[in-house]
Amino acid sequence: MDRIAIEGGHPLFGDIPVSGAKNSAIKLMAASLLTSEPVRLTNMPRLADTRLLGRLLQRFGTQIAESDGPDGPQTLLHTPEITSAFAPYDLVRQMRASFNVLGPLIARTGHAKVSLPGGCTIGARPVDLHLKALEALGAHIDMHEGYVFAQAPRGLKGAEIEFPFVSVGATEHALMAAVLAHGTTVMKNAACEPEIVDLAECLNAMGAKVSGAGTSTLVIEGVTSLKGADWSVICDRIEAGTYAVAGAMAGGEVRLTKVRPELISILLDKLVEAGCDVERGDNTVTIRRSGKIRPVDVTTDVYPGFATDLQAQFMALMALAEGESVIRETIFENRFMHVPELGRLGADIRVTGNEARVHGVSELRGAQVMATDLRASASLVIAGLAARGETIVNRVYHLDRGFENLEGKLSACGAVIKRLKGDEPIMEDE
Ligand SMILES: CC(=O)N[C@H]1[C@@H](OP(=O)(O)OP(=O)(O)OC[C@H]2O[C@@H](n3ccc(=O)[nH]c3=O)[C@H](O)[C@@H]2O)O[C@H](CO)[C@@H](O)[C@@H]1O
Ligand SMILES: C=C(OP(=O)(O)O)C(=O)O
Repeated sequence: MDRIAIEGGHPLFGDIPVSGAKNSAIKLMAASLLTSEPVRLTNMPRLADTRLLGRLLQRFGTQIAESDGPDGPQTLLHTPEITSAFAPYDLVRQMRASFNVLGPLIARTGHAKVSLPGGCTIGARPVDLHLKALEALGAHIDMHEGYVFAQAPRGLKGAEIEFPFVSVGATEHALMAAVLAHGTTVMKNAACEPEIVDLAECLNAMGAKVSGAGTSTLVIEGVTSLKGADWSVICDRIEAGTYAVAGAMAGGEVRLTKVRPELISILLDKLVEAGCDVERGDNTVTIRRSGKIRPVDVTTDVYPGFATDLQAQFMALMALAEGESVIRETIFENRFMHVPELGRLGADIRVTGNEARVHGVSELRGAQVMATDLRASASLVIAGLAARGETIVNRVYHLDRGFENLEGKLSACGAVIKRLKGDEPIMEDE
């Protein structure tokens, strides 16, 4: 299993180009199942998750061609016919969003058998809202032996769906199913994340009739078929935010390019409170820090609140603040797994329920740590950049799910970071 070695203490100076968003790309790939025509996705991130979803789509009959286009990496997805509507456990367990193929498969073929999903173990993460929404749209759902069996032989029909609380995945899932339903669907208490707007706009480019994306009420007028489209994946606000925090933590001056600053506005405000200079351009953000880090409290929330996917990274920064900060996690019930690992680097963090009290320390010291999930892994890399000595992050396959060329992007800014392949031994002094 690969590891990442970081020699801390080098400030970052340079540009970091932000890739297309993992959390949008994988939903857009699933949406390509809704048409028999080709869908070309540009600004595609090349990640373990997009590769894995590609393998799953190939099982359904999707032809996939990756290439480098004028705007960078692109993927052409073409499913002339769904040859199988079966998503096996072995593929779906590795990534939660792969469950979102269920809706498009039923919408296109009237039936599907999809394994219950896996993904980052940051909470129980049931799929009850997904299934209730699909049932409201007329799908008949049965579950046995870890599989969801769905049937809608006469097609899905528009419905009113009111979510009891906000779910990104369930909103996207119901949206993908409703675009080909007979009649109108109104979705209330829908998620407003930018990735949902990206999905809705791509579906509209394919001929769907979706309005209200980016607000809590979505209205979808079903159409009988969708066509192909060219779509550029929205920038990855979580990757952007992660490098913004890395710049703040390591010090120096980092300029993010190919980014939409308004998508990480709350994070940038928090970085200013923490003592950074932040300059927002049209498609760039520059983060500078030379002084002390000030403690800042953060509570995660649905968009446009502070993203749960940036909580671990921000906590790493607060570990070096001058004073105490309180970080509350309100979206997932088990998203503090980075705390003991940050502790190995010398961080002083106490967790009670969904609240972490971070007592800033004057320095972190390099150590071996274990990546436990995707964003937790990023927090350990960020902490390693500022720690004295060498930090080794084990189990980096988590990072590879969501960060394209992480070592390359950070090295280009002066970080001393490298990947240790497989079981390459680490020479430890006694
Ligand atoms: C691939 C992807 O886009 N992942 C993102 C997506 O995950 P995901 O779509 O899984 O997150 P949700 O918004 O659905 O989850 C929010 C909360 O609702 C709960 N829940 C969700 C669905 C359901 O049927 N029942 C239920 O109880 C979850 O356990 C969680 O506590 O949004 C999260 C919240 O912004 C992000 O952290 C993830 O990075
Ligand atoms: C939690 C995440 O991913 P997933 O929903 O795929 O587990 C994430 O992107 O931070």
